Amino acid sequence: MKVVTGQVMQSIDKRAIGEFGIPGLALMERAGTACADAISERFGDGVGKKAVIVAGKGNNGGDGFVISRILSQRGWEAPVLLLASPEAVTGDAAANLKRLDPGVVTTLPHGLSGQEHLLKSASVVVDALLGTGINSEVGGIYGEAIDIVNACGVPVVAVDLPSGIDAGNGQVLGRAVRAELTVSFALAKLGNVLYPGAEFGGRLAVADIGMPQAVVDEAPGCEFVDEESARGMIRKRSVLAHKGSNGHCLIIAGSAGKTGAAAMAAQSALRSGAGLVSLAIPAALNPVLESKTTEAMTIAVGREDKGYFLAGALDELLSVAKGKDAVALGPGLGTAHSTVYLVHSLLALLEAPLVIDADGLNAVAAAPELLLQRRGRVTLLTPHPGEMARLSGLSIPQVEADRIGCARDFAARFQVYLVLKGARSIVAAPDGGVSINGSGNPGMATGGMGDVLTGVIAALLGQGYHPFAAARLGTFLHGYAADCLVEEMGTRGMVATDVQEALPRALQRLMAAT
Ligand SMILES: NC(=O)C1=CN([C@@H]2O[C@H](COP(=O)(O)OP(=O)(O)OC[C@H]3O[C@@H](n4cnc5c(N)ncnc54)[C@H](O)[C@@H]3O)[C@@H](O)[C@H]2O)[C@H](O)CC1
Ligand SMILES: [K+]
Repeated sequence: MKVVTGQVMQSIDKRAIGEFGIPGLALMERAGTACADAISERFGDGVGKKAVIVAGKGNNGGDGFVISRILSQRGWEAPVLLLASPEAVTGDAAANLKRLDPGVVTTLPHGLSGQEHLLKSASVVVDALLGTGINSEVGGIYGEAIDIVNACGVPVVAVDLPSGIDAGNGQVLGRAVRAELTVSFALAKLGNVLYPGAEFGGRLAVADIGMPQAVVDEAPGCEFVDEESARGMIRKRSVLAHKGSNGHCLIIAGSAGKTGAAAMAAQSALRSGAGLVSLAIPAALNPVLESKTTEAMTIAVGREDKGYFLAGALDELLSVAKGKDAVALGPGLGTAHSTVYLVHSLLALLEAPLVIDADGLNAVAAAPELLLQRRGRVTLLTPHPGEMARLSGLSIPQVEADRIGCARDFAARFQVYLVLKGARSIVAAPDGGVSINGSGNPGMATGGMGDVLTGVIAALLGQGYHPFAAARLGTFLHGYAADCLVEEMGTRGMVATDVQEALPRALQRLMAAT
């Protein structure tokens, strides 16, 4: 599913009207009709049904007037509370206001206060205050109206976006309406899918309002990876597949106290379809990992008296990396100086597609310019916001305030693929392509989940997936496996090995879903 900013949506609107001659009124009619249909479907039609429409002076309010007219035709009582004087309403919205029976509209230029009883008596409140035209923090009578709507205790359906959400980034501009359902038009906006906006909006429906396909296709936007798009990325396996054709991954991981990270990355690669997995670990940890893993082959590297990798392990690691289809570097490596030095050397010399995570990223953060030495070879980083902050020199709040921009800039500057983890992980490609991941849940906020993701992505790279597909499908599958688990165990107490073991079933379910 494609997702755009509010500004891009407004330029789509302009092109549809200006170049394709579609009247704005027709678009507004379809938008309002789509909302009315969604309301009818959710709440049913008929006598005794009441929708209170809280409308602003812009076109979002205009959609609200259409909703009132259509629901009235279906037997609803559909009063409009207009938070502006009628003279302030212009254009298509004014034309639709005129089509309403004057008795339906209450003009409230001084605010919604005093209307609480009417809201409480409704089956549904329709939020048509602000949409993509929001341009500042919400205060004054609109702010007060949002508080009153949120306090009324009645289900809310938001028109296009919950009022108060920035269409471009999902941030709350002061305060925002909490809706059960949002009906967005033509394309979803970033504010509909990025948190916190996605949570404020509830369930999302995107209505076709007849925008010309060419205009929609040509508009710049991001991809939102949902079940359908993830399924489209899965490649068929040949019936002739054998372990050699499904990719041999090398995982370079582990230090004393962090053997679990190494084991999970290796096992998750196997659970994601890798043909073979070799796990290179500091020699002292070999007995532990020999018993922790079964299918993965451990390679004890370096001296047996150290529980971490030394810089001197370089040649041995390069020799085991020869011929591997993908390498993962980082889970549980630790931050010893000698290990950091080793990571820096490996960056320049490893040939295979390389996934870097965790302590591997912390080592890269000390000298990110070394990434440029990988010239032309595939590099894929999977930072969480803290690691992204260290890599980019920004603070965590700066990263969180512009997750897309941050991921996109770093990927382009250092010519890497990058997964910025968190609720709605962002996947960025070196050519500027950006995807937003649609799977995952708060149960994943626990140690080791990143090690699992590293294994999944390494396995997909090893199977020959394009790096952008490996990052997008791997991130989706990881979150999707956790989503499948939520149904049986909830979000508290789910651990990384649960997700690791759920991967094959999740892939199976994804392929079967229609
Ligand atoms: N995208 C489509 O295909 C269609 C969208 N439609 C609807 O139109 C709105 C966008 O309408 P627009 O008039 O541009 O903006 P808004 O209605 O969101 O509001 C703008 C209005 O509000 C003022 N304003 C902005 N910020 C604030 C604030 N913080 N506090 C108070 N007032 C504010 C601003 O000055 C404007 O006057 C889109 O979301 C859809 O719902 C069409 O129906 C056609 C199809
Ligand atoms: K709205």
